[in-house]
Amino acid sequence: MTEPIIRFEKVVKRFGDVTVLDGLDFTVAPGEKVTIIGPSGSGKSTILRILMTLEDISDGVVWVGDEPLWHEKAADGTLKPASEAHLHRMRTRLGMVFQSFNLFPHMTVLRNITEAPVHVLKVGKAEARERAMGLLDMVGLTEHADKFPYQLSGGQQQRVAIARALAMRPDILLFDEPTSALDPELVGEVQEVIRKLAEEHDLTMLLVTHEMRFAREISDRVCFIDAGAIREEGAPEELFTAPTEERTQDFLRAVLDDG
Ligand SMILES: Nc1ncnc2c1ncn2[C@@H]1O[C@H](COP(=O)(O)OP(=O)(O)OP(=O)(O)O)[C@@H](O)[C@H]1O
Repeated sequence: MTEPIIRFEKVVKRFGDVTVLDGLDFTVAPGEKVTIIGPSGSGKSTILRILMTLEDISDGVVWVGDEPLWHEKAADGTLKPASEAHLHRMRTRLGMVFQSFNLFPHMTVLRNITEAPVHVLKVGKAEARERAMGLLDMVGLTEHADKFPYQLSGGQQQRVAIARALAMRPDILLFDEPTSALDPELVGEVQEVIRKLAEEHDLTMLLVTHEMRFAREISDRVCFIDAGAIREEGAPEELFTAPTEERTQDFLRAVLDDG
C-alpha cells in the first residue's frame, strides 16, 4: 500500500477546557480527494487549520509525507516541537482556499497570484507571471488579470484564490467551505473549477463542505466527523446511500431534508 501523504495520529486539539479533536486518527493517500462532512462545531475546519499550521495541536502527531508537521525529528530519532523554520518549510507543501477568499485587497489579481511564488519560493518575476497567466486561463479569468479584487464578483474572487493557492505548486490543497460565502448563482462556477481540478490533477485534495451533492460528485472518500472523531467513512455512493451509523443517518437526514 502507498504511504499516506497526510496522517493524524491520536491528535488532540483543545481550546481551553473544550476538546475539539479527541484522539483523531485520519489518513489521506497521495492524490486522494477526501471530503469531511459533519455538524457545525464538530472540528472540520480545525483539521484543515492544523494542516495549514494556523492552529497547533495539543497532543498526538501529524505527518505530511514522511515528516512530522508540528514536530521535528531530533538526532536520537525522538520528536521535539517544531521550530518556526520547520513549520515555514512544511507550509509550502500545502495550499488552502478559505470561505472568505482572503485575497490581498490592494494588489491586482495577477500580483495576488505571483506574490508568494516570487517572495517565498524565489521564482523569477517573468516565470511567476507566466505561470499565473496559465492558472488564470485555467480558472477562466485571463481578462481580469489587472483588476483589483473589489472589481470582481465573489465567484471570480474565489477562482483567483484557487489560482493563487495552485501557484505555490502544493502537494496538498485544502478547501474550507469554498462556496458557502457565495451568492447561490455563483456557487456553480467555483464548483466547476474544483471539479475540473479533482478530475485532471493528481493533487491531494481535502475539502470541508456543507454541499452534499458536490461532496458526492468529487470525492473518492467521504468522512463523517462528529464531536472530534471520524464516526464513519467510505466511498460517497456507500456513505450517502447506506450509512451504517445512526449519527451519520441522522445528520444526512437533516441536511438532505434541508437542501
Ligand atoms: N480559536 C478558537 N478558540 C476557541 N474555540 C475555538 C477556536 N476555533 C474553533 N473553536 C471551537 O472549536 C469547535 C470546532 O470548530 P470548527 O471550526 O473546527 O468546527 P466546524 O466543524 O468546522 O464547524 P462549522 O461547520 O460550523 O464551520 C467549535 O466549538 C468552535 O467554537
